[in-house]
Amino acid sequence: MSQLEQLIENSRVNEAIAQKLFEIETEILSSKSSKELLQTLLTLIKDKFNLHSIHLLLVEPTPISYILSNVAQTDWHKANTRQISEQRLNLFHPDGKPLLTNDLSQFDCILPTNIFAGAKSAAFIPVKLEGKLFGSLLLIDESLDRFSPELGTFHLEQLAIKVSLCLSNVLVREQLEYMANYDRLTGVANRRLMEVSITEELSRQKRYDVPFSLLFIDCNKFKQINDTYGHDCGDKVLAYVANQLKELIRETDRCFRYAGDEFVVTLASQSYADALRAAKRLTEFFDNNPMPYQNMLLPITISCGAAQSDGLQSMDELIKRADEQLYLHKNKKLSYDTI
Ligand SMILES: Nc1nc2c(ncn2[C@@H]2O[C@H](COP(=O)(O)OP(=O)(O)OP(=O)(O)O)[C@@H](O)[C@H]2O)c(=O)[nH]1
Repeated sequence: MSQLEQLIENSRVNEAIAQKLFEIETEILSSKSSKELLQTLLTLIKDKFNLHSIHLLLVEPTPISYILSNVAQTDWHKANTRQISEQRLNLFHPDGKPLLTNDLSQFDCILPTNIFAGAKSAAFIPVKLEGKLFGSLLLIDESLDRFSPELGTFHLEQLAIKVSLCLSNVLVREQLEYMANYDRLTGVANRRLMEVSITEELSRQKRYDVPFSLLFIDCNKFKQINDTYGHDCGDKVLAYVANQLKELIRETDRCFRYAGDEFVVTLASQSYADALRAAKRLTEFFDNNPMPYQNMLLPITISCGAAQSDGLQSMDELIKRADEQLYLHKNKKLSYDTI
């Protein structure tokens, strides 16, 4: 091949790569979450460039640490993401640039060896957020030449920049969405999300003729806790109550912070009798489990009111009924068996 022919061939190859990267970028731009973005990105890169395998190495903690937590992990994320220390990640990208290698044995002590099973070369592409390295996209191939260290990394650098930018955008959107729907102090959903959720439950009830109930919950003598132990302690109590409530309810139930020391728990497909049983279980839990605080065990008690929707009342009426029952319970000390 003449020099000119070689140049034309190189430019053709480069154009084909650029076209594929453009297609990937266009696809990931429409991702609605960071989870979806990463899954789309890795699947597209692997398929379009016909790679042996692809992984995402992430340092802990990162703004997308939840991807590594068991709760949020889908099977796909379990198979394709790996946790790595910041120190080790920096070994791959000391200058913040992609790393190409066909000497995979050097990573035996750093990465799980099965990651490279059947592979001969690999490319590590740095992924940054607000300029800080937090992960590496690991592209793996069966051919020794595919990611040979002598090759240029222009396209991979472009990819790294675009992935970092797209991820930053989607994370900002996710954070705003989180702030609009979740309570910062307790981590449970806020009143705004509660209204959306109850509206959905009420229309589900109408459509499928299933029961729907809710609990209105208030911490007893909470002002006294603030006054005696301080506001910080009060904040801890609210977080404790919210976390315990979340743990104690069923998977299909949801807990919301309504206001101050008040919470609402929605009980999907549950009758009034079920709601009373839940109220009893929740109050008894707090009666029997004081909150560890400094060197003490702080007694925390709650009161609950229950209401079942009759399919006609509005959300506000339903909450009001549960709130009225709560005060009945709180003031007259009625047990849930006698209401
Ligand atoms: N620490 C803390 N206190 C809060 C927060 N939001 C509201 N509060 C306080 O919660 C207290 C609620 O007081 P009350 O409504 O009188 O409730 P209570 O003392 O539990 O009284 P009973 O319900 O009758 O037992 C008020 O003093 C609020 O200032 C918060 O985010 N953190």
